[in-house]
Amino acid sequence: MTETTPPAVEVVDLRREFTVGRGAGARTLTALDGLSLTIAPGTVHGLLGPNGAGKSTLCKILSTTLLPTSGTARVLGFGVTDRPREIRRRIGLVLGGDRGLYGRLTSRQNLELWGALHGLHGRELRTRMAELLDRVGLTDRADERVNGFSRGMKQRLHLARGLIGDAQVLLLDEPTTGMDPVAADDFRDFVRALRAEGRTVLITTHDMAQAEAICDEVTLIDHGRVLTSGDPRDLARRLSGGQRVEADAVPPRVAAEIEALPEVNTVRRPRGGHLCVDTASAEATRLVLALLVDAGVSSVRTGPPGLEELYLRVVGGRKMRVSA
Ligand SMILES: Nc1ncnc2c1ncn2[C@@H]1O[C@H](COP(=O)(O)OP(=O)(O)OP(=O)(O)O)[C@@H](O)[C@H]1O
Repeated sequence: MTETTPPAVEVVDLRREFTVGRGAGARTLTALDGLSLTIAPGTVHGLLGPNGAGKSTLCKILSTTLLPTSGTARVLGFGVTDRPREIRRRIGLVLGGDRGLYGRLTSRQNLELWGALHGLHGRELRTRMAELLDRVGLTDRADERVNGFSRGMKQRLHLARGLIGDAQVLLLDEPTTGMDPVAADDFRDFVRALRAEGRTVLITTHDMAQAEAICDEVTLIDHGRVLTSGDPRDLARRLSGGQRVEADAVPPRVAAEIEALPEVNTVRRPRGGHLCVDTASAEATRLVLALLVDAGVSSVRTGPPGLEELYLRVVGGRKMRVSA
């Protein structure tokens, strides 16, 4: 980043309050409580946190659809309150679920509409749409109504929509909701390609494995405040007392015994006899290794713990989804 290049996103002491209830029962709910965050251009940044942490509220403020109560938020150097038009022209917003698509229109018509809003028309718009439909694998379904699409297909269309204006900054709010594992894998490649093109991506997700795979940096938030921020692998190494243990050809009985050990928090058995566990302490790692060695398992690797382990340690026992 040169001195003249502003951060892609710069948030300082951001607060957002909502008034809930009416009359005498009204109370103030603080969704963002003095949050600060800087995202360098051309990076993929993961925003992680439990339900109600404030992730969507931040995305809404950055996309200029919601005003902050106080504090500053800038996107590519433009303030959300004083230069919203400049921001809208340069960002793409991708929401999870059904929000923001017109079900009675086809994929092509939805993109046409959004393209027109970004000032695209004629051949330029047609070329851009064809490129994007191909990129998200919807060329064959381009003339079908979106109402009949599966959730994963709608998500792909959302991604195309977010990119129609050639956005420099993409705000992806739970973009893989409803995607099958293959589509989620494609999505990772998609995000990496966006970064290779020099775009900045802010992604909110509950999927720790995905965040670990694609993010250059992650920020964990809760109650509208930053808990910790940094490279996902470094953070996990720094903040967890445990390790990741991976092994092949583990008999199911041994895997079950490991799963039942104390301080073994996340266990994944993705295929065959492959096992991947994150421990919370050196003692737990020792017990896992002892069980594997006793069972004659010879292919064992240890490394820094994963993001799931870090998340559990920092956010605590609050509910989250952990992907398989
Ligand atoms: N329009 C609103 N009116 C009242 N309260 C709101 C509004 N929008 C958000 N909130 C509250 O602000 C807090 C943060 O919500 P937000 O949607 O930003 O969380 P989140 O981290 O995106 O959660 P999730 O993971 O469930 O999507 C919650 O307590 C929520 O109830």
